[in-house]
Amino acid sequence: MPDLLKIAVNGAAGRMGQRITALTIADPELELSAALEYAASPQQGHDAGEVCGAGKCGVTISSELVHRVDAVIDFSLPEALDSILPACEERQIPLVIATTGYTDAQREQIAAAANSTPIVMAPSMSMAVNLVMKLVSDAARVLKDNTDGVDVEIIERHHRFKEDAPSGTALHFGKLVAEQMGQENHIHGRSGRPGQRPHNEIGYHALRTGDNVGEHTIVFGMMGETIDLTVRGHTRDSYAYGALAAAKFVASQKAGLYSMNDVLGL
Ligand SMILES: NC(=O)c1ccc[n+]([C@@H]2O[C@H](COP(=O)([O-])OP(=O)(O)OC[C@H]3O[C@@H](n4cnc5c(N)ncnc54)[C@H](O)[C@@H]3O)[C@@H](O)[C@H]2O)c1
Ligand SMILES: O=C(O)C1=N[C@H](C(=O)O)CCC1
Repeated sequence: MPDLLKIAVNGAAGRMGQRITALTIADPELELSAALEYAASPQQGHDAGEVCGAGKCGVTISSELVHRVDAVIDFSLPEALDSILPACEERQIPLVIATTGYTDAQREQIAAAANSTPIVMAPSMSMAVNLVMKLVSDAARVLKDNTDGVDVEIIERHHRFKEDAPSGTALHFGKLVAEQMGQENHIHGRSGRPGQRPHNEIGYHALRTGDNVGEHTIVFGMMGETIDLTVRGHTRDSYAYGALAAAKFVASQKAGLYSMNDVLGL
């Protein structure tokens, strides 16, 4: 009987953290070993299973990663990086970073930490989203020499509670397109009188409505026809299952920075 992988969830009382906690408890290969929240959280000391609706599990929400675990899954907020990253780096604990909205400096901190511990980092843990990322990259490569030019716009829709915009996923879609097509300017919304649209830009548009768990459309607009590639989530579990797969992957890797392409074999 192989040992269960010990998992810590950072942001355990959040929308995603609750799903990760519940699915970790339900996974026969995993053991929930720690459920972490910020020290002043009103959820401190509460049973993590009860918080996520899975029933009492005997793991109470705490603020410090005390015990050795096989992997940490982080769905928190950018301000949590200063606590969780050193905690994993110092003890070489494998880490899955799903949080978005980081600054460039924070992303550099994460890359540096990956020199001493394995980290999977992705703005979306969804298999479908990561597959569409490959399709978008392929489409951009084919279309890059279109004679009349191709106008790429990225539309993302998320729930009203989302604090960052545009989504990390949208930004990554834009990065993939620009790597193939060379756009240098990333324009977030438009207003006033910006004039005719130059080819050398990608536009981003962030809708925040209701309880939408995440939808992205990448528009390739040409003279005479348009390609829309859309991927939409139905529940947060599309991200949660990917995160659990990432934890099982990262627990056995050597130090380095990995993506969901490595986890999913894409
Ligand atoms: N990569 C993906 O697949 C994916 C999918 C969904 C959401 N996300 C990202 O995950 C993050 C969380 O999303 P959410 O909807 O669950 O948000 P949320 O606000 O519901 O949850 C965030 C949780 O982190 C906690 N937190 C804040 N500071 C903390 C700290 N210092 N230490 C520990 N916990 C702390 C909050 O108390 C909260 O419970 C966002 O950045 C979001 O963009 C990523
Ligand atoms: O619910 C969120 O917040 C999500 N955030 C990620 C992003 O910013 O790309 C993934 C989609 C859901």
